[in-house]
Amino acid sequence: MTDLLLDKVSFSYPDGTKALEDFSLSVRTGERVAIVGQNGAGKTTAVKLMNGLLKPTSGTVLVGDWDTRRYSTAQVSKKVGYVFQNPDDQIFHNDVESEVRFGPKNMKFDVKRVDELTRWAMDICGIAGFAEENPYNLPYSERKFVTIASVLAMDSDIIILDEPTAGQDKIGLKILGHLLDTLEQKGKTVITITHDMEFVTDYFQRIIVMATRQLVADDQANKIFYDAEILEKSMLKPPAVAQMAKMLDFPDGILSKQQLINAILQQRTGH
Ligand SMILES: Nc1ncnc2c1ncn2[C@@H]1O[C@H](COP(=O)(O)OP(=O)(O)OP(=O)(O)O)[C@@H](O)[C@H]1O
Repeated sequence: MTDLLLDKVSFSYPDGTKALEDFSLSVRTGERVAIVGQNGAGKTTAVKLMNGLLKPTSGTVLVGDWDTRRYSTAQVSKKVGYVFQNPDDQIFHNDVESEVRFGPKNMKFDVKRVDELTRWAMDICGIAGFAEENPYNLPYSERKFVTIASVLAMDSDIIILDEPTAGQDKIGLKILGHLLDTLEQKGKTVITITHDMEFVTDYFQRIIVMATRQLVADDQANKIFYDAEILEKSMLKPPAVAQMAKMLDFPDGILSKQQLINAILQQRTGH
């Protein structure tokens, strides 16, 4: 069980850029959370603080009962796996299987567990067919799945995905959705940064909205995408279904196509 807590955290980069101000967030074990917000809002900085890549300038980050300031990045990253935004920052082996195998091997798991985790992670990410391929011969979307598999194979309690939806087609998004459901069944905590609001409404209940270094909202999608103040502050564009429901003057909260169809049918039949 590893809960996550950021308590009044501020962070400035060495060049003086303030990236996070008085940011607090608590995530319970097994939760699935999306972080959204405009470019430069501080999302990546927040998640790098969660896995110990960055240490707070002020405030506290707790991973379970570990204060990240007292532990090395290598130690924290065993509990909090982080998939980088850009896969090319993470890949350094010449074939996919070695890349995925490296993490669990480095964790000193026994050979059987390394084999099982490597196979499982490649299967669930849809890359088992490319095991011997050089990752750099694969397209961006599949390289991203190689990095996701590399982190999943380490079996950490908390998994952070930084923009996994970028460059993904419908099949890639389906694989990601299935992966989120499987991780939830395994009791893993998953925190996902994404700019894809349809993906957010399809797969997440709890949404963290960030803007200009701060938390703007921490609520359910059906509240956030109908709250004019939150949308204005964060410059978020609601998913198409919510925009349409708003234009048609339907009650707030509609997010899925089926809910929209039901509302249209109800209006036409009068009940
Ligand atoms: N290494 C760095 N040195 C200095 N400033 C940085 C560094 N990395 C990020 N920043 C700045 O910190 C602020 C927050 O950046 P961050 O990457 O956390 O935002 P983000 O919400 O993840 O944005 P995006 O959606 O574009 O990835 C921005 O002003 C950014 O320019």
